[in-house]
Parts: sequence; C-alpha cells; structure tokens
Amino acid sequence: MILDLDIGNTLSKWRLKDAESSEIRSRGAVWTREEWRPGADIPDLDVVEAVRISSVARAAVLDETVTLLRRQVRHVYVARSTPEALGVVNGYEEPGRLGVDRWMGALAGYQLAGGCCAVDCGSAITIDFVLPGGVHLGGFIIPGLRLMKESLKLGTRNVAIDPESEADALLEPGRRTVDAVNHGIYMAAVSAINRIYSEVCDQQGVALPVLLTGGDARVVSRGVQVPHAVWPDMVYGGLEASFPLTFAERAGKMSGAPRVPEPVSLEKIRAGLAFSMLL
Ligand SMILES: Nc1ncnc2c1ncn2[C@@H]1O[C@H](COP(=O)(O)OP(=O)(O)O)[C@@H](O)[C@H]1O
Ligand SMILES: CC(C)(COP(=O)(O)O)[C@@H](O)C(=O)NCCC(=O)O
Ligand SMILES: [K+]
Repeated sequence: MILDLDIGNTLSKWRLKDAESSEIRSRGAVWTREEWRPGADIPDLDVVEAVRISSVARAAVLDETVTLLRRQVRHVYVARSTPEALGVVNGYEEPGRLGVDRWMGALAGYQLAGGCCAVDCGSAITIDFVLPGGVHLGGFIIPGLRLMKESLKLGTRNVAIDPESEADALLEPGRRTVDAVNHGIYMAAVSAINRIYSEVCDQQGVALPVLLTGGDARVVSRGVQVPHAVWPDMVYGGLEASFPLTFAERAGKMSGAPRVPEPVSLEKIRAGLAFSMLL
C-alpha cells in the first residue's frame, strides 16, 4: 500500500492507495497537530511500503512525522517546491518559499489540463496560475472561509455554511449575525476568485480552465461563475506525478482527476470584466 499525506494548516488528510491496482482503499483526516500516532490517527503502517508527503505545517512537525515514518516504512518521499518540475517553471522569486500544496496543485493541474487556474480553498484560499507553456505566474492568497469568520470574533465560528445551500440564497443580505457573516465571507471569497480569474486571463490574453480543491471547494464552487471542475485529490495528484509508483501513475494517470472544463472564450471574460467596471 501507498500512504499519501497532505498536511495542511487545519487538517491532515491521508489516503491509502493500492500499489498494484491503483485503487484508493481508504481515506481520512485528523486535525493537524504536533504529533502523529499511527494506528489511531493514520492507518497501521505494517501494510505501507511507501509514503508520499506534502506538508505546509511547521518544519518541526514534518521532521517528527518523517522520523516516525522512516522507522517503519521503507520509502518516504517528501515533496518540495522546486524551481522547475514536470514542465512547470515556478513563478516565485524564491521558488522554495511557494507553499508545497500550491506547487503540487500547479503540477497536477498542468499535467491534467495544460495551462490552468488552480484554486485551493482550505485554511487559506490560494489562486495560482500556470500558462499553457508551463510558466507559473505566482498567485494570490486570501484567508479561507473559516479564518475570515474566526477573525470577526462574533461567536459565529461554529455555524458553517451549509455546503448544500444555493449560491443565490448566500447572496442575500443576512438578517441575523450568523447569516450576515456567512453570506459576507462567501461573497468575499467567490467575488475575489471570479475577479482575479478574469483579471489575469485578460492580462495574459488566455482563457484558462479552472480547477478547485480543498475542504471548502464544493461550497465555493457554487459561486464561481466560470466553468470549472472540483478535484478533491488535486494535491495528491501532484504527489502522484512527482513520485509515480504504480503502473497507472507511471503512465501519467492521477486518481480522481476530473474532466477538463472547457473555459469560456477570452472575449466573454473580457466583456464580463468591462461590464463589472461600469457598475
Ligand atoms: N469536516 C470538516 N472538518 C473541518 N473543516 C472542514 C470540514 N469540511 C470542510 N471544512 C472546511 O475546510 C477547511 C479545511 O480545508 P483543507 O483544505 O483541509 O485545509 P488545510 O489544507 O488548510 O488544512 C476548514 O477551514 C473548513 O472551512
Ligand atoms: C498559503 C498556505 C498557508 C495555504 O495553506 P493551506 O490553506 O492549504 O493550509 C500555504 O501554501 C503556505 O504556507 N504557503 C507558504 C507561503 C506562500 O505560498 O507564499
Ligand atoms: K489552501
């Protein structure tokens, strides 16, 4: 079995993948914390022959985790942000400083779709751009839905936006604190994504497919106007592409990859942008 780990600021996600069949056998998530307890937090390591890790937690957390895993697992692969990989050139002035989850997302997105806009809706919402030739432009970082809500300290943190709620309902003015906050942060997030996408496509003269991932991807998806696909396993896709182990991975297949969304035309994006400027 292969154990894939995606350690975010809030949640540490894991999945077990069959090295022979490439099937996903199980998955889970625990709150990101200082220490891992195999068996309780993550599956028993007896069945694991390789681990692949993407981590944005503090370096000490990653070091602890790797030390623990190396005692029991033969192959431990740790993803790093590099100046270039798999045809993508990292846009950061200091490439190693780009969050490795963003780098994994950019690599997965490029492998799947060519140029793309990769949006990761987790503790932070990150919006990264890769051009069709593989140039990563860099990106944007805003607080995620949960962080925005907590920062207000209005006692609404525990009432999450219902992922089933219609985007239309979320666009109405709230008539109690919890709705005012939830609708407000939702609008802040989706309008930033819609606007940033249009601005960058306009600047670069190219309409890019949009891929969404992260814990809030599904609810954010309802408010993103441009065609897009939700890909919960996008960070794992970057791990698969960076450290291919199974037959399918060596052939370039990434688990759970969606169909590439057909972007709207650049003319339409520009018309939308021009219209919003007039308002
Ligand atoms: N079951 C859940 N438990 C915790 N957070 C959730 C859950 N479902 C959705 N979320 C949202 O997803 C965010 C965490 O998403 P994730 O992509 O795992 O973040 P990170 O990678 O930063 O740890 C939380 O901030 C919260 O807004
Ligand atoms: C921006 C992030 C905090 C997002 O992390 P996440 O919300 O997925 O936990 C992470 O990618 C990070 O720590 N990046 C380093 C700074 C940067 O990318 O510029
Ligand atoms: K994120």
